[in-house]
Amino acid sequence: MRVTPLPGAAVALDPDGSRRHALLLRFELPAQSGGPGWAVRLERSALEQVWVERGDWRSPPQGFFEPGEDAGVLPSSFLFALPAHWHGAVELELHAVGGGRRPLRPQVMEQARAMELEQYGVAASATIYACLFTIGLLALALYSAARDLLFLGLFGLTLAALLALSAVNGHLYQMPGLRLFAHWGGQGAVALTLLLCAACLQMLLRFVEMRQGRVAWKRWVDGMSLAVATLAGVCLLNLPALAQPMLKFQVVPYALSLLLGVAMLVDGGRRRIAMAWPLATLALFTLAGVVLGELASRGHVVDTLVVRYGSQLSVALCVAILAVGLLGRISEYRHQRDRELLARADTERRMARETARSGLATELQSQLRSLPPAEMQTTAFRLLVDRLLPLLPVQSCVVAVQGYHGVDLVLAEPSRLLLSVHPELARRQLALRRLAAQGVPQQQPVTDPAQPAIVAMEAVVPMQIRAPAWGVLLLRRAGGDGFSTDELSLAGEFLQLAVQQIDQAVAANNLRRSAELDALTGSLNRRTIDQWLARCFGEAARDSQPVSVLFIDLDHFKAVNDRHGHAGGDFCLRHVAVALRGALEEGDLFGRYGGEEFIAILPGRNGAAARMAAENLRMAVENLRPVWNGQPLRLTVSVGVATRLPSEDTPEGALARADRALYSAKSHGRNCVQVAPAVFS
Ligand SMILES: Nc1nc2c(ncn2[C@@H]2O[C@H](COP(=O)(O)OP(=O)(O)OP(=O)(O)O)[C@@H](O)[C@H]2O)c(=O)[nH]1
Repeated sequence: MRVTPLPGAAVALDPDGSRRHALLLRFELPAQSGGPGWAVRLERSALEQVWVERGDWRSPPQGFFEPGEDAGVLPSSFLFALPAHWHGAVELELHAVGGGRRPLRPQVMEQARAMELEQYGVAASATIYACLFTIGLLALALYSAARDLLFLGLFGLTLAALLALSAVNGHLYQMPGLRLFAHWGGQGAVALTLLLCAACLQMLLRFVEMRQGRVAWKRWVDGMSLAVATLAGVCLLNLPALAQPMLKFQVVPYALSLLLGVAMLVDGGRRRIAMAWPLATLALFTLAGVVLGELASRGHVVDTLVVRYGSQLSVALCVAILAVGLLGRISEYRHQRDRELLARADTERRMARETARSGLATELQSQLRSLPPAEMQTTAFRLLVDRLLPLLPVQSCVVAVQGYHGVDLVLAEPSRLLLSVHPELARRQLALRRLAAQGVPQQQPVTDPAQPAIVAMEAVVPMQIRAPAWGVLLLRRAGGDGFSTDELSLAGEFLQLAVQQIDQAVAANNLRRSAELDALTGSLNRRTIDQWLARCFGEAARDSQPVSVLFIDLDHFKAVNDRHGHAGGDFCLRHVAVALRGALEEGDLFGRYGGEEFIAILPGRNGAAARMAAENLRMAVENLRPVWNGQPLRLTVSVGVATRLPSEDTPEGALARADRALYSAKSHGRNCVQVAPAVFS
């Protein structure tokens, strides 16, 4: 059957929307009624009201901005079902109020076909809206997860796209709450579309800026966005005088925005921004849709349904691809976060390392200072192991040192390994010595003859000490992974610190000792003896204990000097000092008081015991037969003894009495002992 729209049926309506139009439609229905139902279909455009009538019969009116309840969900056309009994030639008046850009192209078709077309429209609209809605939700979720304003921008873009497209399709006014947009009529839809253009431009700008910082297009894009947004604001003023030019020229800002967007994306694509090329292609499709829509409005025959939904679909796809492109941000965030986490872990590791290092340095300084040299190394290396192992987890750790400041030492952690370590070290001594001499940390696999695989990795960290002394730190870790360079340098650093502190402590100890000792005889010097005297007398007074002082003076020493020279005299002084020190008991103190005079302090011994000790000293010298220049020498000493009185807590009195006792011994013929009475008369 042929349906012929009569000439004049395609009419462009006045865009100001104030005029009412009446058109006469003539068409031929089948001669017999009772067949399929027929309907007049009119593509949905911004008409205030439209209806058809014939004689007494009049269809319910429909409107773009106030869709009636029978308009259905997401309608794509104005549909007027014709009465079933109509047949043959029909003349029908089409009445329309309001404006629109496109000419009206009423069609008469079977109701089933009209419904089919309607369903296509519903499906297309629903797909586009669902796509945008999903992307909007995704953008919100991404924003709440990443707190990146770009995702909030994407949400704003999807919202703008939803509003603009649903306004253009006339679905916006079906929704409660959004009906107020009807107040702006056709200009409202134009304003929303312009805002969508501005949002798109800004979003695309952020998208291409993502990798390359500020782009050359920024000034243009910002200018265009501002102009388009201003135009949208003007539309919202709803000035009747602007309605016609707005509707007529709206294509210009759309096309310019799209062209700018395409240019920006082509530039982005050349700079290898992901998704820029697909986006540019889709933007071109949308541009083509705008151009075809414009052609349709100028009366050219175009499949408006395909153009409308095609361009809307490409807008939705643009937003979707933009979202995919922006998802790249998430991986960038992850990388950035990973980098930050790594940097933080590195800083924390460095801080822990620095704290342990300075803790070790402080502990070494404070502990080694007060230790005798023999204990210094054990303490220092024990501290080193205690501080190092929390930072450097290992299966076992051994410190082996030979000849370092005259000390041989082996330390093991866990200490139960010590027994097995000793024979192993003896077996590997040569190899370890060679590794230590190379001065660089090395690691080597440890194998077990019973197993084919590597049992552990052993790091050998040498000590920087002077040959022939040598020392190594042996670290063993289960498995074949071994130690990182960082770990080896940490171990080397700690080891170096311990060695440095031991060297310093030993040097300080030597210095201290040399300040305390007499250079010629190696006995305590006068200054040190004075300090010990004060301390011993103070302690003895506090504990009510006896303490005796012995002055020992070489007899006729001037004659020795005269006969054998000063060097011979010094030789004798050294030998006498050794003999006297050897004749004293442990706990006694011995020093050179000056010239050829020595002193002994005997804590805990009173007059009788002190006399006996003095006799021992005298005999020790008497029995001494030093040989100088081939001549055996005979030396004797006189000794004066004095014991602390119960009332005394300082040594002055006892020293004076001992001195007088010595004088007495000299005057009694020398080579004898004199004990001071409590009070000399
Ligand atoms: N070689 C040497 N002689 C010293 C040293 N200090 C002191 N003398 C000497 O010791 C001698 C002490 O002589 P005197 O005080 O007269 O006493 P003496 O000859 O030992 O006689 P008596 O003490 O009365 O038995 C002096 O000749 C000093 O030069 C020293 O460090 N080395």
